[in-house]
Amino acid sequence: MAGKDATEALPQPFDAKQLEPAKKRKHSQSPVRNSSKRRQGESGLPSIDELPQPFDAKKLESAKKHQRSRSPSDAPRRLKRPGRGARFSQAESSSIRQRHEQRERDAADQAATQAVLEQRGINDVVRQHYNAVPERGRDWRKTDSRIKGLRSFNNWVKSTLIQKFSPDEDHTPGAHERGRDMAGARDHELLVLDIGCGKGGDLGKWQQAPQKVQLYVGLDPADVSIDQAKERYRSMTHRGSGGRGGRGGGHRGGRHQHLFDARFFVKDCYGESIGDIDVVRQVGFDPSPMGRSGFDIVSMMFCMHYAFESEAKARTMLQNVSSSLKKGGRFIGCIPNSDVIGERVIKFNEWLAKEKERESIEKKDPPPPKEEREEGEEAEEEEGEVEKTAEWGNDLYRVRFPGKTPEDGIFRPPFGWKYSFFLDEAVEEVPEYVVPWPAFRAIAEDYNLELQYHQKFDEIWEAEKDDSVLGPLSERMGVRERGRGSLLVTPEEMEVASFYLAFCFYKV
Ligand SMILES: C[S@@+](CC[C@H](N)C(=O)[O-])C[C@H]1O[C@@H](n2cnc3c(N)ncnc32)[C@H](O)[C@@H]1O
Repeated sequence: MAGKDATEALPQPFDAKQLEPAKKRKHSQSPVRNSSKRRQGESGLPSIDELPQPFDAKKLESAKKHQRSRSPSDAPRRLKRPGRGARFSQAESSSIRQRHEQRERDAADQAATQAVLEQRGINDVVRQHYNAVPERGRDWRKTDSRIKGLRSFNNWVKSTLIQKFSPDEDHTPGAHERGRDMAGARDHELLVLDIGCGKGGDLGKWQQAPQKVQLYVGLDPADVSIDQAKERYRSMTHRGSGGRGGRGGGHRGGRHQHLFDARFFVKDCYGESIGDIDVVRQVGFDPSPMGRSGFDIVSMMFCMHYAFESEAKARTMLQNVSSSLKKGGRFIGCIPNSDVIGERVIKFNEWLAKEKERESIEKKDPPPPKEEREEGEEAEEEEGEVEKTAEWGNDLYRVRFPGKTPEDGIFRPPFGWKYSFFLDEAVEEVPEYVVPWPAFRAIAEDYNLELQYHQKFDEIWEAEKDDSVLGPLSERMGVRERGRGSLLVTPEEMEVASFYLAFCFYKV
């Protein structure tokens, strides 16, 4: 059920026929690849039997055998110990046996689950984490959250990306309201693919995009999040306009009353092709650089860093992005800034080198006997025995590397640099991966994605805060007080925000 397209019955269905001209063009250009993967179905995570490579069916089979070997028929033998059975009535014995069997079945189930989880690894850790993050509602996020300033700021940055880069180059502001542009042609409506859409937190932002959205497709491996996204979309359809009532015009292009069609699917977009999702294929999924059909926008907000676990995943992710985009389409997103991480790592390694130097001097010149030492000295010596690794943060966030980090802050090879990231209220110690920016940019070029925009979050604020549209938007979104008042983001929150950068690539 989690992956089932439950929005099918909703109004204004996306009509693939509307894309007919694009599809016709596409026919001459190898429209569908990966047809062998279609078997898996588009509606959700693969079933256990369908799992791809990393899953080891043998391990599950042995777990199942383990379960079978402890079948109910084996259990009674153990209860026939002389003397003991005699103390229980037949009913009691049967109840004990049933409890015993149940415990064994539970243990076997647990073993089987564990075997599957080990095989599926990081995907599941991330998926389970996001599934477990509670949806506390908009009021809580706006008033009670300890990081409400950060939430507002991050949302404003995402809106800024959408406002700046989602419209076509030849889009005429306000054309969607008139239905035609200056030349009298019907205004093109956007097709948006949101990879790692989570709980659908950006649906409202897309509703306020300067150019009208026709279709929004949201993909995420976290089934609970996808259900919540569907629910959020459903509640937008009930509100009618899809806006939040109080949202005034004033964004580039004015206010929309029409709500786009939306589809949601449970999908791992880094481990497998998304070309088996019908609607993705209908819009256009073409790995060739000549592909003219496809989405106008692929958005990946705060989620791409999970793909940098391995080169294979990063390339699958980029292949999915590039194949989904039409020529001239935009790929927008937010990721942790590898420059920030690199600088912190350099500082840490410098500190560590000094510590080691100090320790080696102390070894040559041994410290005074224990009884002559101060309390702190002893504790320091004990701590020194544990291998120290790079770690930093403040009251709200913490980044921790489990192992060695490069002394020069340059992550080579550019994949698999795992760290854990803790953010108050939002993410608890989730494993993430460094996205070394120069490497990412270079690999993106292999997929015909050309860099257009790359800016740190704090710089985005400086550059856009006085913009005639984005400035007032920041006030409505609670980033700053009304009337160009003071910033409502605390310095600690700004430090967390400065961990990120935003980007836009064009498919060429
Ligand atoms: C920090 S959340 C961001 C959610 C949303 N984009 C937003 O900005 O609110 C990261 C999201 O990445 C998703 N994610 C992790 N691995 C993924 C994968 N292999 N494919 C697609 N999405 C993934 C997670 O499930 C999670 O919803």
